[in-house]
Amino acid sequence: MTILDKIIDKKKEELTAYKAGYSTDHINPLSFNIKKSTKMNVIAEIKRASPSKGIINPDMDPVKQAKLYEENGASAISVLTDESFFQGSFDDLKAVAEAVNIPVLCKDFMIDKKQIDRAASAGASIILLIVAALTDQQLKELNDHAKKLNLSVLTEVHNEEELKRAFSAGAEILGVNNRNLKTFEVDLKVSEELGRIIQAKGLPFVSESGIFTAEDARFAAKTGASAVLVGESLMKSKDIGTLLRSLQVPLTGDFDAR
Ligand SMILES: O=P(O)(O)OC[C@@H](O)[C@@H](O)c1c[nH]c2ccccc12
Repeated sequence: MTILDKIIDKKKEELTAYKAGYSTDHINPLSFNIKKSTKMNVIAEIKRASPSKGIINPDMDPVKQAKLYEENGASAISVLTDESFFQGSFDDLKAVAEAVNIPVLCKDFMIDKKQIDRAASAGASIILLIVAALTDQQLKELNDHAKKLNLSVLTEVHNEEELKRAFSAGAEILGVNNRNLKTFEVDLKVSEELGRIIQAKGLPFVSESGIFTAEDARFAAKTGASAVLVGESLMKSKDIGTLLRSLQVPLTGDFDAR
């Protein structure tokens, strides 16, 4: 059993405790646009712990961290909401979404529409759908549901087969996870390989995981990524502002095609 299987099993269990509906009547998501930019968009993540790295930064204050991210040019903020494996929460998401004026991504393992409603009602503008964790039917259903709520969807893939499934489900913004969620191995070349195929379709993508330095961001820029999703290095940094600004490297090329 892989860690991803374990996380999904736990999600199923947690879902049985979800109450009736989360109200999505008055949600008004901020628009998430990584298309037109001359510099690398950084989606800065709030993550206390992870199965691959263990404890990363248990004492951080999510609101303080989020404001620092916003002040230093983050394009969006990703908040881990999974409790069992990442020590996150929907309270974190809500507090962050109330404190900043940039889009917030609910980073969780979505397998049911109810989770998307909960993310929306907590103030998320973007949700993540992990292709490796979903059937084709789930992927399509959850994608359509998020669109109905005006949420942006970041569709995460790690290999070519998953990418094809993402295209079939109507994905518009791809996230290429450089980390294999089954083995935890990280390799930025995954973005290079899949980036080629995604760009040929004229779609934008986010290079996710394993970005620590400006040099890594420049590598991501070369692969065609218009954004990087950065967690650990920002969570552990002693000078978050300087690191975050240094990751916003110039993007060259045909921006409209991204
Ligand atoms: O901490 P890193 O290596 O900078 O990675 C951030 C982000 O990509 C990672 O947290 C992530 C990407 N996809 C996920 C899916 C679930 C949980 C976490 C993730």
